[in-house]
Amino acid sequence: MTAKIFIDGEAGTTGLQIRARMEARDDLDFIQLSDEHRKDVNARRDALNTADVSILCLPDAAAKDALALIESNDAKVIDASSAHRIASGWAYGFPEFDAGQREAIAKAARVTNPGCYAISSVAMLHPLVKAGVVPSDWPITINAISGYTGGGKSLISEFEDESADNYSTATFWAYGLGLEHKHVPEIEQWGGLAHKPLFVPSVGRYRQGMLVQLPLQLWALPGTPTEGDLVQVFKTHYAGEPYVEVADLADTAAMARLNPEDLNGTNKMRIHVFGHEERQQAVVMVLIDNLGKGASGQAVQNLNIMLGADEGKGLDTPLVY
Ligand SMILES: NC(=O)C1=CN([C@@H]2O[C@H](COP(=O)(O)OP(=O)(O)OC[C@H]3O[C@@H](n4cnc5c(N)ncnc54)[C@H](OP(=O)(O)O)[C@@H]3O)[C@@H](O)[C@H]2O)C=CC1
Ligand SMILES: CC(=O)N[C@@H](CCC(=O)OP(=O)(O)O)C(=O)O
Repeated sequence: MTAKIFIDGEAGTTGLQIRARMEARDDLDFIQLSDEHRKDVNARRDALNTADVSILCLPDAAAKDALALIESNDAKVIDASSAHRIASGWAYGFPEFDAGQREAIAKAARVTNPGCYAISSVAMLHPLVKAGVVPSDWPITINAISGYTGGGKSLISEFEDESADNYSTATFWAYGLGLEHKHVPEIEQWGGLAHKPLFVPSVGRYRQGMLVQLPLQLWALPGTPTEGDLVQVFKTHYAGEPYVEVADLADTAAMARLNPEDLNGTNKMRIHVFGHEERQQAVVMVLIDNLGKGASGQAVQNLNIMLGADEGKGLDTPLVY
């Protein structure tokens, strides 16, 4: 039996990539609205109430409006927006988060796809806090850089469309400078933190791929863990996970550079622990494609889990973009 899928916001950055990842599948039927009707409330209501699974690739307000159009609480929804990341009644769509998360996603009618910076931050923080290596009330700082597709169509036009009012020739900027980025509550909750982390993202003049960094003064942490201890915590936590790779310490130590574009087109995440042994300092770094494990790849993985399909369907060949 084929499942009926409706991607609300299919013409956007995340929606297009979700569709591209599922193009060749014969176990799915797509409900598609013409360009003329893709924002028509009645057409969307029909589609949202006919689909077996709706994937919302919309701005937050429009995602909330879409939910209000859905009549049954049992209708399956994956929301890629940040509207429900810490809402009760929603399963957090990060299957590798912990034991039991995959099952929670499989059973849920409502799944919130994580934010790209947030999934990377949570992937570092949750195992360390759970293992007691980092106390939950530790003062946490996270710095990150993203490609400009992370900001959707409007940021893409800012970097690419010379005729756009907001066209910019900048090569890089830091933002979220009021320390109020919308991912902070999501990182705090799913990272298991007792206090809000300091989070400063940045964006560069390249399309996609991100690096998220968690600096840790190991000498100040209880028990003075080593870089190797951190790697071991991650290796144990993510053992057997095909989409989360924990780099060996020796391989990481041999690296002079880390390129945020290395995993582009994939649904993969890679965790590195860089450090200075003598000074007892480390920086944990996560590398993902913001449109892959940070958005569309993760949405397809969640869809597969919700449908009981092979989890890797549409994910094991890198997307050519
Ligand atoms: N880009 C990324 O890396 C990530 C994005 N996300 C989240 O995913 C969601 C989508 O982001 P992204 O794809 O980047 O955004 P885009 O701006 O690229 O796409 C959003 C799409 O939604 C459409 N849309 C807006 N309002 C409505 C409406 N009322 N009814 C129907 N369609 C509507 C837009 O139409 P139009 O084409 O006319 O503008 C556009 O096609 C956002 O909530 C974002 O925060 C999450 C993780 C990462
Ligand atoms: C470069 C850039 O602008 N990135 C986006 C984050 C994109 C993302 O993670 O999506 P959600 O907004 O759905 O969480 C931002 O900082 O708002």
